[in-house]
Amino acid sequence: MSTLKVVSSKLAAEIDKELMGPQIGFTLQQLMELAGFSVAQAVCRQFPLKGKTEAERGKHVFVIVGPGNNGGDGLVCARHLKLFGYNPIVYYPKRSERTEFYKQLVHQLNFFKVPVLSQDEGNWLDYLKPEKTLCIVDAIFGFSYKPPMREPFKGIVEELCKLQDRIPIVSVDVPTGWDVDKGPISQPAINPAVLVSLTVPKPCSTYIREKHTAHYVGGRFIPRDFANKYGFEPFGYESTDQILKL
Ligand SMILES: NC(=O)C1=CN([C@@H]2O[C@H](COP(=O)(O)OP(=O)(O)OC[C@H]3O[C@@H](n4cnc5c(N)ncnc54)[C@H](O)[C@@H]3O)[C@@H](O)[C@H]2O)[C@H](O)CC1
Ligand SMILES: [K+]
Repeated sequence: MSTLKVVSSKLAAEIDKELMGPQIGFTLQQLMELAGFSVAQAVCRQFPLKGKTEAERGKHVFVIVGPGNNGGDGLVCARHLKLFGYNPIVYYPKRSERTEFYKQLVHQLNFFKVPVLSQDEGNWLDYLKPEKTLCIVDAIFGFSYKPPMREPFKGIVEELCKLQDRIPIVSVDVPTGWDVDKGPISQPAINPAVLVSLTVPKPCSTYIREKHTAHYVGGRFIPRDFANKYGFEPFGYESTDQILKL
């Protein structure tokens, strides 16, 4: 296990609550925009298009979106990827009715002509072929996931596990299905090629295989004294970067 500074799922939820509480007053939309933007930047850093053939440049980034805020990060990420010249496709099997905001994120994707597939589009696996898929963005569950996993996500994750040796997975904040604090405690488990921890890594990130998984931190939205209050130092982001490779 590495000596990386991490915060538990409980503390991560407290950090979020305080950032969006009356004293600080961030809105969820603001934080999610920065979170999704960071994930898109990590995809660009890890899978640059520069110098690639037209066929490579046309490959899909397949973004799988869950029902909560981790999924919201995925919706935002897809929009930024399109702006960055990628070819994202979103699979959104269980749409959140929690807030109007999620519908707006989908409208924005329509505006950008990013396809958004629903659960009844049974052909989602057709988009997952090594010759046409650059990577998969796993924005299914983040720090509020509580096992055991329910359908349709259980079946989806099983399919992803079968594909992950051939198509790299980029996990947003927490590899879906991992216990946020204890890591990959059930099998089959996602073994991401890239993990983008948001704000600060969660304990499960210490279970990634360092040689296999590139680890980035993103979500650059807290000042030093706030980080110190929660027991960690701010990350040394360079210049205007929204991500830092750890
Ligand atoms: N400050 C930040 O770093 C920010 C992080 N963000 C992202 O938000 C997620 C946490 O979001 P939250 O809505 O609290 O939870 P999740 O998305 O992880 O999941 C909740 C969602 O999942 C359902 N669910 C839970 N367990 C199961 C299960 N076993 N089977 C099926 N479904 C399950 C639950 O019902 C909810 O619908 C964090 O990780 C970041 O990615 C924000 O963008 C804000 C800033
Ligand atoms: K995830």
